[in-house]
Amino acid sequence: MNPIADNSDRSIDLARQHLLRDGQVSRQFLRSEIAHSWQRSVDAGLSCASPLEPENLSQSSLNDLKEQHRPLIEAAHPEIKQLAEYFSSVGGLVMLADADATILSVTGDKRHLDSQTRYALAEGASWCEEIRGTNALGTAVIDRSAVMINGNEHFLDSVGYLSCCSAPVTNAEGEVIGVLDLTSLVDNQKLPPNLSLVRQGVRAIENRMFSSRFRQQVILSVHSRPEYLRSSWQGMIALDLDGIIRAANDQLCQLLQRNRKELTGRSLERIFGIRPEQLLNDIRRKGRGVLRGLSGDFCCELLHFPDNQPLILPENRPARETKHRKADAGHKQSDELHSPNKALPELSEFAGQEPSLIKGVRMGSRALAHELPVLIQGETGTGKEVIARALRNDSRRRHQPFVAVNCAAIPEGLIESELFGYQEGAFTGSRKGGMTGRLQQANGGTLFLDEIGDMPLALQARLLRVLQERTIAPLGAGQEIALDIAVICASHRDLKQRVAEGLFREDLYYRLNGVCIRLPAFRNRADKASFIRGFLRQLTPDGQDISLDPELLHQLLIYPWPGNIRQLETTLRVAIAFMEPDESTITTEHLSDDFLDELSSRTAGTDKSSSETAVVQYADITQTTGLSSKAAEKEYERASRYHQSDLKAGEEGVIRQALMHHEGNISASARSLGISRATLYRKMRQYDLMRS
Ligand SMILES: Nc1ncnc2c1ncn2[C@@H]1O[C@H](COP(=O)(O)OP(=O)(O)OP(=O)(O)O)[C@@H](O)[C@H]1O
Repeated sequence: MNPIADNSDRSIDLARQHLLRDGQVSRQFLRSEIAHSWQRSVDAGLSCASPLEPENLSQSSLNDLKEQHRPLIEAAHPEIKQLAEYFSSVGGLVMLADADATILSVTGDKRHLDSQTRYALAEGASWCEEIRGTNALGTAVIDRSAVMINGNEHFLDSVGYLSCCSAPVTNAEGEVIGVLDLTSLVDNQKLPPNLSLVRQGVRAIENRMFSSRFRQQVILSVHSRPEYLRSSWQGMIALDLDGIIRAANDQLCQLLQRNRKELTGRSLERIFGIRPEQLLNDIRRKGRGVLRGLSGDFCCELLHFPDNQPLILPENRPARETKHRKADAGHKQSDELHSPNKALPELSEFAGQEPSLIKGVRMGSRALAHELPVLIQGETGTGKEVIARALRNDSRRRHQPFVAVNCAAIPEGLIESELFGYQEGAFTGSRKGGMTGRLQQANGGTLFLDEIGDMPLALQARLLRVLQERTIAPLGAGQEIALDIAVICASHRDLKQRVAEGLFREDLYYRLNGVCIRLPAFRNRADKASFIRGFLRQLTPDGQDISLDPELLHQLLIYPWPGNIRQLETTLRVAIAFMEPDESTITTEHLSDDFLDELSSRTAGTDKSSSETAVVQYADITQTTGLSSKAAEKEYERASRYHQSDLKAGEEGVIRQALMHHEGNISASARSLGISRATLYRKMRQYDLMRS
């Protein structure tokens, strides 16, 4: 850096004086990126005293712009929320802009700004350099790199009291598609400018966009240092199933010191000298693989495997690979529930042998038949969307559209147009042909509102009106459209609790809650063993008979499954993929190291000679493990003795199963559980099992 251009107020003041006096940008007093930007500002005809003219888009053009940038806004939403949690409490702003530096969202505290700046730092305002001179948003776009513009480094005098950090967001092709910015007052002691925080936020946004764009590819996390794997600094590769590199992120190109063109479209083997099957096998065995690049070795881990695809197979299994590729060829993207080797279960299959589900699906079906709404509550991964689809497939609307909306995934500013839509010409710049809202798309069929508990309060009122009046008026439409839809809602949050906290409208809660189906957590299901068996059958690629090692089954039955069926599915998919062609039994050898660690830590302390009992029907064991009935009986005996900690982990399920096994006989159930009859009664009351 130039010794005089020390970034101090004094050197910048000197540069300003110089500019006013001679009309020249003096490079000796400024950091070089600031000097270049000042020069561009002068070339654009600006002067430091230029006013902060309003340059904001109309509301309608803003809506249109947001619509265009929906993927960026959605990917940035979690980062902005997280940054704003801290920043807004200490007087800062978090902003997202598009690649022209037009602000798409502003979150935070604007009280410390003067009224002009407040207006100029609003959604729809342009901060491109030609209009605003040197500023973080506009300069980051032009320089294609992260910048901090502090105080009077800003070209316009009127914003010299701000301190701003911005970094550009790029897509998988390396094009700038937006900018993330943190802004505060220069003298805000609680919030010193923090470029690395913005850079980190941008990496997280880019990685999220990369992951959601390449759902049909294998995604690997790559870095020369293992501690950076899975962090926002990771390199990412999206790999087609035949080992061709489809995309690479910026960090990967930097790590490998190669440009994107040298990587994309080439085979993994050509670049790194390793076949994808071999790499995945290494990852399975050691948790990580090694990629050998020109500039050294890189470790890598598996981030994502496409749901609907057969996993990359061990080297000597080409036939199966080909077969499944063909089966998948015409498969629709991203519809995880319609995977070729895992059909959507029918209602009875969904309920399995779990009493609460048998009752739940019956009630849900009846509710839909009587045009009543259905509310589904349950932890994440318990199958709320699966049951919603199965209920619809069982209803008279089975041939009509099923439209699913995840209310938590859509940013607040977009959810209204997403749900209600608008007509062409509703506002200047509105999309040609307008936009049909999701409610209207569902007309005649079924609307599934997932994570309804996260819907903003203002929209809850509008939804309530639609459900009461059964009509909808898209923005700009002259007339109302009649709506004939079945409504199914789901949430992992306790909606009653949300009502009590004032976060969910009570009237809407009662309107949606025609019938409430509570999906049990997987650990509490009474039919875990038979469910696992059925699931294995669904997931096995070509009808192969795959069984589970009894010892492993014991552990799976007592493991608490925090991710429920989703986690079980991933676990079994990985295990199946890592079986050799001549193997037919899944053992701990086939599990990922991560899951094995988790399994042993969560099921530690299991003492099979303990008097506490976990009842597992031996019929289930026979079918799940493929053992003869005699051997299965032995296994049943073994499985029937677990430590108290296991009983706690899935106590409700264990008690249910004991009662089912002993056909409701309290004495026999209590004996097998190793507890007194009084304790069993108490626990039955606790888990509301008296009636069933
Ligand atoms: N009964 C079932 N049979 C087969 N697969 C199931 C079943 N229930 C859930 N799954 C699988 O588990 C995964 C999660 O299911 P789903 O998305 O319906 O859960 P969810 O409760 O809606 O989760 P979230 O609250 O996180 O959205 C999916 O891959 C789905 O295929």
